[in-house]
Amino acid sequence: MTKIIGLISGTSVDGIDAALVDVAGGQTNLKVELLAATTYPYSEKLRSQILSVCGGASLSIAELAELDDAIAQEFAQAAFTINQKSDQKAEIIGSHGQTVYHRPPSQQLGYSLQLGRGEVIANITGIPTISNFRAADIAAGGQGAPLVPCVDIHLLSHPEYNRCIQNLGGIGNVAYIKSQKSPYLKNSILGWDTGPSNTLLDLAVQHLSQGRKTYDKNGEWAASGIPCQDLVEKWLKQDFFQQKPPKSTGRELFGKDYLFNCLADGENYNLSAADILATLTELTAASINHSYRNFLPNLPDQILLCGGGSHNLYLKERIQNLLVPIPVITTAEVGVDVDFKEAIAFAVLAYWRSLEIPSNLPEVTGAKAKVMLGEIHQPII
Ligand SMILES: Nc1ncnc2c1ncn2[C@@H]1O[C@H](COP(=O)(O)OP(=O)(O)OP(=O)(O)O)[C@@H](O)[C@H]1O
Ligand SMILES: CC(=O)N[C@H]1[C@@H]2OC[C@@H](O2)[C@@H](O)[C@@H]1O[C@H](C)C(=O)O
Repeated sequence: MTKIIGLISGTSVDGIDAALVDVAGGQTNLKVELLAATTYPYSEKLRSQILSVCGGASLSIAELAELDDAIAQEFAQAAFTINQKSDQKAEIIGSHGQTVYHRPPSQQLGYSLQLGRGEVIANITGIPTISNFRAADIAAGGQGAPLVPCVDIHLLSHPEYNRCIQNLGGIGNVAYIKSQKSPYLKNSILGWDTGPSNTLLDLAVQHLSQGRKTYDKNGEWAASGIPCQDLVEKWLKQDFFQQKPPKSTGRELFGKDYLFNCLADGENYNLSAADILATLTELTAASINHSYRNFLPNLPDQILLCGGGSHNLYLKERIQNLLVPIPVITTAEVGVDVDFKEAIAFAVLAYWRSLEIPSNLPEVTGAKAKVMLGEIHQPII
């Protein structure tokens, strides 16, 4: 058993998810036990700095260095605090860091920047830290994302059912996992980013409530509106949704500018605030439905939701409605925490890196080769 801390702050930029896990086995008999998990919210100041950088604000190199240090210190504090929850000290930290920029590959290689240097986390905590997980896949020509499907296959494959694991984070992504009974075929696992999930909803709620609300709790506001199907159809024609996998995206595409275009479209249809939220929620559900129907070899037998959006009951209902009769449940219902699956995954990725096991999935990211993910930083004792 190796005790590992997994850390990530995702595209919602709501705070650092930390998971303390025991990991054992190799790639065939992986065992993961969650010992403790907590979210450490960012201070309002740091969060708004990160969001403005994600939104394209310019920074001097000196300001970038300060932001990187501030994020690394928060990550180290999160690791230090969760480490207190166990008698034995964690042996490794796997830290995703905070994505502030993601450019998928096109004619050139991709580029993805996660702040929160692993070197700093290692030195503050005294624990070897593995970070910068996306760089090697990108250098091999891959998207560098999503990376979690390679862990999903170990945590969530089923003896009989083909499953889709649908993350509803700031951005949505899917992992399609064939049942354990299927022979090892090329299409055993697929995965890609499906589009926006909570980024647009959160931005819209903040805008429409004039800053009084940060998100639509349980989707109640959206549920009181009526989705405008004409707009959903129009938006789905956009390149990202039509593009075949491998594909990845981020706040660079589905951020404030995108939202303001949606709001302008909504005005042309005289949509109320509730109707706009219902329409944006429908875009998330419809983009998932469109992705499954167009890019999967077959529809799955089960859909398992995870990420913060899995708490949004209206979104869940809309996904179910579009994909009926496939049962839509959550990963929690099969024993994997919806809010900490990504943090758990970065602990597992760090474990594999420590064993020098390549862990990217070229069939998901489009990389030319299997590569080891992450850079190891030893603390100076
Ligand atoms: N009860 C709830 N009702 C509706 N939405 C919720 C609820 N709880 C959380 N959320 C949504 O989930 C978001 C956070 O999701 P999550 O933590 O999965 O994002 P993330 O990890 O930052 O994203 P990503 O997977 O893209 O990196 C919140 O910003 C909010 O929009
Ligand atoms: C560049 C980046 O941080 N991408 C995130 C983001 O959030 C969800 C989706 O877009 C996914 O591709 C990825 O995160 C998860 C952890 C992944 O790599 O699987």
